[in-house]
Amino acid sequence: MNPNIVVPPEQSNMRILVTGGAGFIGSHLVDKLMENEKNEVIVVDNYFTGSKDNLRKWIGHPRFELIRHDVTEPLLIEVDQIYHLACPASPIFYKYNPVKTIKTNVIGTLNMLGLAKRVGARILLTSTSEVYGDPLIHPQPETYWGNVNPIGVRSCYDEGKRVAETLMFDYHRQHGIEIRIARIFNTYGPRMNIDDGRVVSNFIAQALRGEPLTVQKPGTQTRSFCYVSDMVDGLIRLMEGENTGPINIGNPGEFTMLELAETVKELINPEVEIKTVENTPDDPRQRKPDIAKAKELLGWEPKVKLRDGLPLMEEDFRLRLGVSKKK
Ligand SMILES: NC(=O)c1ccc[n+]([C@@H]2O[C@H](COP(=O)([O-])OP(=O)(O)OC[C@H]3O[C@@H](n4cnc5c(N)ncnc54)[C@H](O)[C@@H]3O)[C@@H](O)[C@H]2O)c1
Ligand SMILES: O=c1ccn([C@@H]2O[C@H](COP(=O)(O)OP(=O)(O)O[C@H]3OC[C@@H](O)[C@H](O)[C@H]3O)[C@@H](O)[C@H]2O)c(=O)[nH]1
Repeated sequence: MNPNIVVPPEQSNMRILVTGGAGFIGSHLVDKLMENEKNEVIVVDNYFTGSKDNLRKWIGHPRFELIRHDVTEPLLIEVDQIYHLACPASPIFYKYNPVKTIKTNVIGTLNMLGLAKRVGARILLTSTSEVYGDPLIHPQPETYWGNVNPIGVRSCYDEGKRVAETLMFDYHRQHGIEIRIARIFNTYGPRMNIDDGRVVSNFIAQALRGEPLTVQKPGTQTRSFCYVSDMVDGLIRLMEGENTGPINIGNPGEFTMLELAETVKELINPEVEIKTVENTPDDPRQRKPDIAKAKELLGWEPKVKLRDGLPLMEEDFRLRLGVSKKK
């Protein structure tokens, strides 16, 4: 840019890096950020679980850039904000290559913090409710230290995210980096991978394909489900606010897996069977966010109820699976 041209601050663009932006939550976040004409958005992604298809409407846009990059390798790019979402979220995928998952969480977050330090960027980490492990305190407040197995099959993710949070706070205390930490609870919505193995995507795909809904034992375990548009709103409020977090972002509406299956059956395919199948080790028995901090510090709370969010996801899956609605 010509050094003689002074761009008034109110016109200067905000350069925003979204790692993992080709993924489920990331691509919805990009959609929202791009609505603001002052934002330039750069996505880096290795397409392990994400897809360029999720961003096709932005490719070629003058304020958007997509770079194939694995965050376990250093990255140098001039940005003002970093939304660090790069990490496989589905348990099936994060267990597929556990060493890579923990590298992504530890080395990937180290690389992004190094970048934030170098360019003076504010950085937000999408941590997870899994940092609470199999919680003994219910619902989970941010002050709860958790109950996590350090050597289990989920530890690459659960402990990986805990170390990522540790690194965020160490860079904050040692180098004064501006950090934001979101503890995201189960999130669902359009663009979830149809076969990524997560419960909401599984049940909807099974209902549409006429296959039995696979409730993993005991079926009484609970989760709380946040619709993706509420999640994106919460992440942006956290980034734009003045609080480091960690802050729980999730919907306190808690359901057993059996209740979820019955709801999907009722709303999408009343003929479909429900069957109980084996579960995997260390599956948390209960999970529900205490969102008092999000309400108080971000002025945020979820708006979309599960019974309103599921039909929106059904519509997306029908389109992608080519299954029309029965008259
Ligand atoms: N969806 C949820 O319920 C949920 C809950 C808690 C936390 N989170 C967190 O939110 C973030 C986004 O989750 P999501 O549901 O969109 O998952 P996702 O798997 O759809 O998205 C993750 C994205 O990161 C990319 N990625 C993975 N490893 C990478 C690497 N080493 N380098 C570059 N890119 C990489 C993937 O290709 C994908 O595009 C993740 O950090 C996840 O841990 C999600
Ligand atoms: O087909 C299925 C899949 C899953 N389940 C059950 O549904 C519950 C939720 O399982 P999911 O795989 O959807 O997700 P999890 O709750 O294990 O992890 C999820 O929340 C925490 C995030 O960090 C993870 O990224 C997200 O995937 C588990 O109890 C699981 O056993 C079923 O009953 N049937």
